[in-house]
Amino acid sequence: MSDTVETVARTSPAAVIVAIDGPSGTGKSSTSKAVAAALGLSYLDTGAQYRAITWWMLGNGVDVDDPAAVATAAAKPVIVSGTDPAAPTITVDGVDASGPIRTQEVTAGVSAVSAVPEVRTIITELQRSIAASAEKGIVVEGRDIGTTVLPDADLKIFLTASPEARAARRSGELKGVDAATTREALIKRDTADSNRKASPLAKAADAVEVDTTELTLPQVIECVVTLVEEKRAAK
Ligand SMILES: Nc1ncnc2c1ncn2[C@@H]1O[C@H](COP(=O)(O)OP(=O)(O)OP(=O)(O)O)[C@@H](O)[C@H]1O
Ligand SMILES: Nc1ccn([C@@H]2O[C@H](COP(=O)(O)O)[C@@H](O)[C@H]2O)c(=O)n1
Repeated sequence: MSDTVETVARTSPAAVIVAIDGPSGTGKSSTSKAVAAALGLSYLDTGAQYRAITWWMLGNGVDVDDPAAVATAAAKPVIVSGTDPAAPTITVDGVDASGPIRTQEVTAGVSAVSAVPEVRTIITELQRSIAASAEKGIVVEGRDIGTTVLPDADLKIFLTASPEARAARRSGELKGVDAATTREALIKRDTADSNRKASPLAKAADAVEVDTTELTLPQVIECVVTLVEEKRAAK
């Protein structure tokens, strides 16, 4: 029996598992949190976990561009994710990392760290155990949730949006950074995430693709809530 089959078998039969993947800035976090809150589900931000391990590497003198050094250190930090969609948390060795993991330094280093197979093995196992313990079900967002982490998820969504729309959204958050610079940084990270060998950013064959370019956030949330409710009704 595979890890994934065991994971699903341990989850209550009524629990619904939702995988939301897509490139940077497509609205995965905003949508996943709101959908989980609306439906009483847990929420897991897997990007925050890769950011957390990257933050630990940077703070502990590990060269994030040296895959062998990253692999050797990968099991050292203890990462804990809180899954309440109203107040998601992330700690590293018991320290709140929610602020530091959003710095430009971490954003610039995270694709290199997340490409290391030893890192992915540890984080994937953590993600599966969190999903298995979510009694009512969970919305898990990332890059490889539908393809690798939870291939038996009840519903898989792949969010997309044009690079221009994504850059405009991110520039609204990053005061003082122009849209062109933001667009280039997004494309660079997506290219690295899509082209790595280990579990790249990809749409699962059975995922529903939602192009959010022309949709407001409430419209995307409504669309995904409807899809989850349909799956729940059919369970
Ligand atoms: N449909 C939308 N219309 C307008 N703004 C949106 C939409 N969806 C998300 N946003 C905004 O875009 C920004 C990025 O959204 P969010 O963080 O949810 O994306 P993400 O896919 O999780 O990004 P990343 O992978 O980089 O973490 C946020 O400021 C969010 O409020
Ligand atoms: N399932 C995942 C999720 C994320 N990553 C890597 O983490 C980076 C940060 O993700 P954000 O969602 O916080 O922007 C992302 O660029 C990937 O390198 C991943 O590999 N797999």
